[in-house]
Amino acid sequence: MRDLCGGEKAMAGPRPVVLSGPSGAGKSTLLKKLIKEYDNVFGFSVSHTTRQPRPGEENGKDYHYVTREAMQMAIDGGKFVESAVFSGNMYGTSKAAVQDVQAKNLICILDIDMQGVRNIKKTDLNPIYVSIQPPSMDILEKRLRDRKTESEESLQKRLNAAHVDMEFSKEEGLFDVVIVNDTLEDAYGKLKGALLEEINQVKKSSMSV
Ligand SMILES: Nc1nc2c(ncn2[C@@H]2O[C@H](COP(=O)(O)OP(=O)(O)O)[C@@H](O)[C@H]2O)c(=O)[nH]1
Ligand SMILES: Nc1ncnc2c1ncn2[C@@H]1O[C@H](COP(=O)(O)OP(=O)(O)O)[C@@H](O)[C@H]1O
Repeated sequence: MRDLCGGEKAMAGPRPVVLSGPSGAGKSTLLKKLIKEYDNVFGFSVSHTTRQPRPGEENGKDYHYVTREAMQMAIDGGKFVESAVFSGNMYGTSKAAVQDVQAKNLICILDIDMQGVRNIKKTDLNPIYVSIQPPSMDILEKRLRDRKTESEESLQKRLNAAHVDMEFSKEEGLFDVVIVNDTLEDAYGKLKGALLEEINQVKKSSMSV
């Protein structure tokens, strides 16, 4: 086991939540809904990335947008819990991103790809692993095209990765919950249901202080 804080034990508190699944499956949509409804329960782990910000995305809120050099230096300096290359860009969860949320006694939500899932499994973070899956490849492609954030090249890379991801999510014991995001309200209801125990625990502990 690799300790999250370089030797110290991870801070006691609510269990983090990992959301993973193909690009376009609806992870950001679902997690934004969750944080909006329960802003005093959940906090987002803001990852670092070398990809360009999309219109509407904010530095420090959606991601920390950094250069490859800066990111590699921080990784080499041991500042990251995990990192991965996805579709030609670097992504990673810094220790600070997780600690910032946990220090507020909130449930830390990580939106990470499947390499991230594998690497987080080697740490002592002990999150609940949730896989968000699209109803079909065709629907995934339509949603990604309609989102209008990707070039044709980037879209094809995401669809290729999605094939692998959809197989990966079937691996026994990897995810605690697999949610198919068909209608948004149903998927959101299932996500809330899966996290209800943790939500109630955080609500209870924040009432007692
Ligand atoms: N391993 C890892 N993956 C990440 C991290 N942040 C984002 N990702 C994943 O990188 C992929 C691409 O993310 P993004 O460029 O925002 O595209 P989108 O998922 O299509 O909105 C997604 O699968 C994310 O879950 C991170 O810190 N670590
Ligand atoms: N259940 C759904 N039905 C229809 N469209 C959806 C649904 N969930 C998400 N979307 C849309 O699909 C696109 C991809 O969702 P997004 O949350 O960006 O995925 P991810 O974060 O997994 O890449 C977005 O344009 C979003 O508005």
